[in-house]
Amino acid sequence: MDIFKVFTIEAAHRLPNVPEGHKCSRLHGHSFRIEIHVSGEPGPESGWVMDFADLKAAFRPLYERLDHHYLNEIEGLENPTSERLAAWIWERLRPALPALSEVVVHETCTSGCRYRGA
Ligand SMILES: Nc1nc2c(c(=O)[nH]1)N=C([C@H](O)[C@H](O)COP(=O)(O)OP(=O)(O)OP(=O)(O)O)CN2
Ligand SMILES: [Zn+2]
Repeated sequence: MDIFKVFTIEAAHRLPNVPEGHKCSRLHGHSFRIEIHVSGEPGPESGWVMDFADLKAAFRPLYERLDHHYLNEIEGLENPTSERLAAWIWERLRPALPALSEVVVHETCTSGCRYRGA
């Protein structure tokens, strides 16, 4: 079974490696919608895979590093595409959350990245 929690991160970025004149080379911001998914079987007594509150607590340190920040200034996010952000979150969250199964980054309402690890 797969459970998930959704977080919204307000952040600015620009893409430094796009061709000259590309709109995303300019500084702009998004309300990034981040889904953190965890897989497992519900416990026979608890009835849940894990407490959503524990999932929220595990993501909290990364949320604090990302929310209301300029992503390009964060180590490892110098080129903060949706793809890089999803992998960045995965690599840092997996040690604290071994059952992590998927990170989804919605950059806009219509664009994003789904990452299930390398
Ligand atoms: N593969 C990727 N392509 C693009 C990324 C990315 O992270 N990965 N990022 C951008 C920009 O940051 C941009 O903010 C989002 O692009 P886009 O979906 O084109 O934004 P729009 O809101 O203008 O999209 P429309 O649905 O066409 O209005 C660009 N590409
Ligand atoms: Zn953007």
